Amino acid sequence: MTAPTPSHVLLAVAVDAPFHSGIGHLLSYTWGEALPAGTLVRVPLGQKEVLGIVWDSTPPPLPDGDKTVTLRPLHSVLKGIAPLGTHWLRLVEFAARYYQRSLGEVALAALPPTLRSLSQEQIDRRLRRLRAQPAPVPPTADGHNSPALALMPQQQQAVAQIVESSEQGCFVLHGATGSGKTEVFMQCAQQVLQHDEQAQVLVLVPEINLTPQLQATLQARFAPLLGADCVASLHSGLTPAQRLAHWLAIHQGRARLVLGTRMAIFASIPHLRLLVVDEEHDSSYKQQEGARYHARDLAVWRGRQEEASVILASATPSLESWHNSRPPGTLGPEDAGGHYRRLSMPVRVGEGTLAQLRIVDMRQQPRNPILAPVVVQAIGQRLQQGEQCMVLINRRGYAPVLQCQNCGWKSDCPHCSAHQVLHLSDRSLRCHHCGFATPAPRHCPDCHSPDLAPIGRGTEQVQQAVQDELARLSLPHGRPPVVLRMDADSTRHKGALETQLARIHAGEVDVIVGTQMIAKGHDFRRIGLVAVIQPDGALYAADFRAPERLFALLMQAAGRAGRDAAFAQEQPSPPELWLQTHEPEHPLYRALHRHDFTAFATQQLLERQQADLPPFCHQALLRADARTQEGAQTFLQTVVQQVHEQPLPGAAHVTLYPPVPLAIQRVANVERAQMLLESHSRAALQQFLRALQPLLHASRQREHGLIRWLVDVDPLAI
Ligand SMILES: Nc1ncnc2c1ncn2[C@@H]1O[C@H](COP(=O)(O)OP(=O)(O)OP(=O)(O)O)[C@@H](O)[C@H]1O
Ligand SMILES: [Zn+2]
Repeated sequence: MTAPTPSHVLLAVAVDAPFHSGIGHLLSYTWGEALPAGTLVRVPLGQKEVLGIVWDSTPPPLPDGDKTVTLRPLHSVLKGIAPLGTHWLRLVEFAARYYQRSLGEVALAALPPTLRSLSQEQIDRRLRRLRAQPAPVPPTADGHNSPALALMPQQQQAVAQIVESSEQGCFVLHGATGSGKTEVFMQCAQQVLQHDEQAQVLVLVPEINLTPQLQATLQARFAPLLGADCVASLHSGLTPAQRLAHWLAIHQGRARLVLGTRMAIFASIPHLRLLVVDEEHDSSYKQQEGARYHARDLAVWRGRQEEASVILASATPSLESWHNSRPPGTLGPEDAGGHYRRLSMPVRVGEGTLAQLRIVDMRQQPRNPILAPVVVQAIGQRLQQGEQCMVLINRRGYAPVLQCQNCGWKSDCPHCSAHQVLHLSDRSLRCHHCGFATPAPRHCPDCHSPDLAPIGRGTEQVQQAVQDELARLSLPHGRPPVVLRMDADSTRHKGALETQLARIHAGEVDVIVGTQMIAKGHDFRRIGLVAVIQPDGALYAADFRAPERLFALLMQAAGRAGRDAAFAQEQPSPPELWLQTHEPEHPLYRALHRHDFTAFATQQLLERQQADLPPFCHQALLRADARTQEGAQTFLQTVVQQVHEQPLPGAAHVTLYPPVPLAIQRVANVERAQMLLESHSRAALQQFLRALQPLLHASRQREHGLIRWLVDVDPLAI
């Protein structure tokens, strides 16, 4: 090893490399001068030159033992981009440690991908372009001016508690659908931004399709106050160039409001003062590959670290957040309560009524129709009154499976333990797990019978049924009823979603048929009725979170109806949620009937406590993917064996359950198995998982047919 010459400074640099490469943490390089932590650099790595981040300006310990290591100098320092801040570095360290990934991997994934490949010249050009952006528009010049609304008393109280409270904290904003939660967090943001001219606010939304709407709302509210370029968004729908430009504007502090999906939690926001997680219960906040982080949980951590307040907004908060915001004494006289604060807004804006639940007992319906005749009739009546309707079915495609009526052949995906879904829009069979697509056959591939029948229902079929049922209706607007389908297929193309939303808002659409996508967060103004087809599946699901998700989905769906109180009051009947169910007496539906989230949550939490499930214990999954199911399970078994032989730190407090196949066992020819780890102590579980890493890396080499393993901390689906 060559010792650094006196003029050479030793630097620890993070580069993108996984754990098992052995270099996933920090690499040592030399340089002629000290560089502040957070500086972006290019470093040689093997034959390549890669992007890195100076993590530590104090020399790291030299890799000992390996005398052959020769320290290389950095290649260059990226100019024009300020070093990433200490808070950001700590956030990444925490996330990498907590979710059991390498530091470099998490850190580099948080940067815009194009930064890796751009030359200094190209970066300079981008920076110049950014500086040349239009100057802030003066308030009066902006046509889309939407000043703050006069708050209702419950909103006023919520804003006051969040903004004026002497201590920063985490607030669970529990407001009925349409109670004006958006207005609350916008006014909190406004106060924060106007009080401190550097302050920045982060707003997270669960899905990319909610960003355009909120972006327009934020823009209309804040551009007149803070300038035309005050809102920047970060999500996967941006082009690489846009993503870099937005990231830079945020990093430079020019963008005062950051709107994004889960990935935005890793944005470099130097003056972060407030974080909002809208629809905080939504499972899209959990990343499902790579570092499996939960953006809401990181938001809470980030808020605490940066002494910024955090608002978790939802009509149906996650049971974790509900539990964390419980009042003292909830779990008994000794219970000090949760460390979040709960704020309630039970009333809808304009005192509008929440949708009334109408149960259709499908056991009484002959021939199991797609839409029960009462529902068809109710929809027809709404349309005649000039209202819109929504039909929710949580499955896309025409039918989940195609079957031969002669020999029983089914459209199984050859690569997965799942069926290929029939899509009539392009007459294809498509696997929703691996994407494998084939033209839909006209004859059975096995027995050549032409008697192929779709089994079950999806959005395409429901759209067709609604269209057929309503075709003869004559409506006040004089044109035939328009039935729009909205799902991942219909919104695939860029701009399709915006067009569809605009058509709904303009009243060009009478019925919207769609998946959960249509239930979430949209501020539709003229919907009088929401019908839900086949909600029951979740009642029988093995996943203990299924009822929580179903309740949230149905509350959200119901919440799309009757949002304009004045309009709804003019209608002859109140807003309604129709449920076509085989379980009309189910307690979940009864709680829904009363709009009683609190009762539902209390009951669920009691059950979780008795069964010792989260949030009363902490979980992690260890998953193995292999060529064969046996290979995957053997790998996990070996891990268990080794843990028994050499007890790891924390092991005494961690329960290991036997390895089992995943619910969908095979995807894209990969067999998957998992093992659940559980502990009452988060710290013990963390300690154990960390100690497990080297063992997993070592086992990897020994097992045949193992493709990968991964750790999922606080998994959402088990
Ligand atoms: N104080 C107010 N005065 C008048 N209108 C308001 C007020 N606050 C909110 N609104 C309007 O009420 C509607 C519903 O508000 P918002 O979309 O914020 O509800 P929400 O609580 O986020 O609902 P959801 O959970 O269903 O998304 C919006 O159109 C909003 O502009
Ligand atoms: Zn498949």
